[in-house]
Amino acid sequence: MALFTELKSYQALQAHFEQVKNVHMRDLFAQDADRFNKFSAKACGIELDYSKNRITDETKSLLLDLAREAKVEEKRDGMFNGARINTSEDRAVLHTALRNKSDKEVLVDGKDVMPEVRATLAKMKTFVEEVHNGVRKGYTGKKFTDVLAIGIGGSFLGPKIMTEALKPYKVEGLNVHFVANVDGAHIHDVLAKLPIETTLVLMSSKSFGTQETLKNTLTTKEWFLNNGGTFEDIAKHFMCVSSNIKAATEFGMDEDNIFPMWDWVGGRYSLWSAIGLPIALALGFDNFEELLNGAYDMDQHFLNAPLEENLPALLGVLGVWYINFFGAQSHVLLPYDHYLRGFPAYVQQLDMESNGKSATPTGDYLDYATGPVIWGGEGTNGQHAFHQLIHQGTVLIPADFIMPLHSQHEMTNHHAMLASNCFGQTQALMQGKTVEQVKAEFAGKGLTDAEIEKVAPQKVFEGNKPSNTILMDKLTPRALGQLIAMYEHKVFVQGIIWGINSFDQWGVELGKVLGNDVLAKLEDSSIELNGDSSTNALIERFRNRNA
Ligand SMILES: O=P(O)(O)OC[C@H]1O[C@H](O)[C@H](O)[C@@H](O)[C@@H]1O
Repeated sequence: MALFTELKSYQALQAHFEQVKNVHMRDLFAQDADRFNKFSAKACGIELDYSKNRITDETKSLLLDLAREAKVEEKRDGMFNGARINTSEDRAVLHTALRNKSDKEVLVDGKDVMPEVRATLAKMKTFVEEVHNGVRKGYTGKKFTDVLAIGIGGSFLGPKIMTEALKPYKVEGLNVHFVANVDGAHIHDVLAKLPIETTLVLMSSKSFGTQETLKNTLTTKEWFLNNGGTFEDIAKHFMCVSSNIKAATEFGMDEDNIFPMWDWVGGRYSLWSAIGLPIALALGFDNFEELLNGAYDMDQHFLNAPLEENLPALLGVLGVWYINFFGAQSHVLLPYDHYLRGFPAYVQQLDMESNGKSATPTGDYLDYATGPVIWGGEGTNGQHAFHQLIHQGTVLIPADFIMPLHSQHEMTNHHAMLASNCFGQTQALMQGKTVEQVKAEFAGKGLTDAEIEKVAPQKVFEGNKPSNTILMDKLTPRALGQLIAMYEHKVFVQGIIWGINSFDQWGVELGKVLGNDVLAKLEDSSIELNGDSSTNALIERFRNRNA
């Protein structure tokens, strides 16, 4: 397989880049009154304005050639149809089957996975309703008031961040709490405020082997047993979601209390599976279904829209343009919506765990950049903090501004103010401020020419900083489903162009293995320290911390 940089379209893009790299977007807008219409697209309920990017018609067409030459469309179809595209783990990648609302079968090794998917959704629905209407009760016969969701990585970020994002849809009377970190401070603080008799514990671990999750669950079990619960009561209070049913039952989980998932669902793509139970418990099953419906809308768009209007494809190739041609190393996500404040952290795992790769599935090392550092934060707060670097720093940081047109609350004028900041920032980043404009501002202020010369460059904004603006009518469960799926598919498009496997995560796995090795040495000082001098010394410090 040809590496990305060996593709014909890559070479054409490189030549084109040399011609357009210094073109200013101010001029592109001035030359073409139709630029917004030309470079915006709408699908499902999402509108993408990508006109504030450093592109011309030719750039767009060459970037889409690149996507076509890399076979994005064929590989997209392969993913949806159950091809084993996660080659290092020999797995299909089928998070899209979890929200498949059609009656089409989805085959893995000739077997349709849809009956199991539907059966699990039905089990989830019954469970959620039974918790909500009090059919399921705690060991003293009281209705559940709290859910403690324990999990980490993909078994935490999606459920937590989406529950937070959809707070206005929360059902009354049930509070969902999340614990991920193995730092005892977190579980300690959360358990301290939970009522034992009415707390349901939901452990989520695809592998059922993640240290943090197992430890937090054991601590919760101890808390339960030490404060009035008995072994017989555990089945009423402890549930889990896992693809490793054997390990879950060995751990003591009642088989009826295990919600299955499958090896063809990656952790960071799993909120659509039973891993999404905390969302369904917090918001009601109908809202969870709406989230799935939204993702299905975007799946259909991704599958059927021509690349020219295909939101994930457009976002994907624009990212490649900045990373591989302009040398951008990060990408900032700026949700102008308080409830979406966690979204950058969600996409951070999705993107960086998927595309942080340095070799192809056929064994070639890459000599080009892959996934960017994803970061960000809630607008407008960032404007008073880190936006400075985006405006005037020397590194290029492409940005996604995300903005619902309607707020969740009717607070006079707040929303117009929020929107004005969002749109105003994209404009400022694009236009910048020229030295002439800065000098004109000094006129009549009594400064000498020498003083002006010295200060002016510090007040100049080069502008020409790219951004996408992603609008939706309102942050409903359906719109959120569309938004998440759009980013999932963007990451997919980029992974295909770079020729990498976006669905394994061996780097993170290494951390898990080394963590367990060091833990054994911390807990047993008779184990010989055979590592490097730094790690040995750190372990010694910990072993002797009471000396
Ligand atoms: O769900 P689990 O098996 O406990 O895994 C939780 C997390 O563990 C790892 O760190 C993986 O890299 C993540 O993708 C995964 O979501």
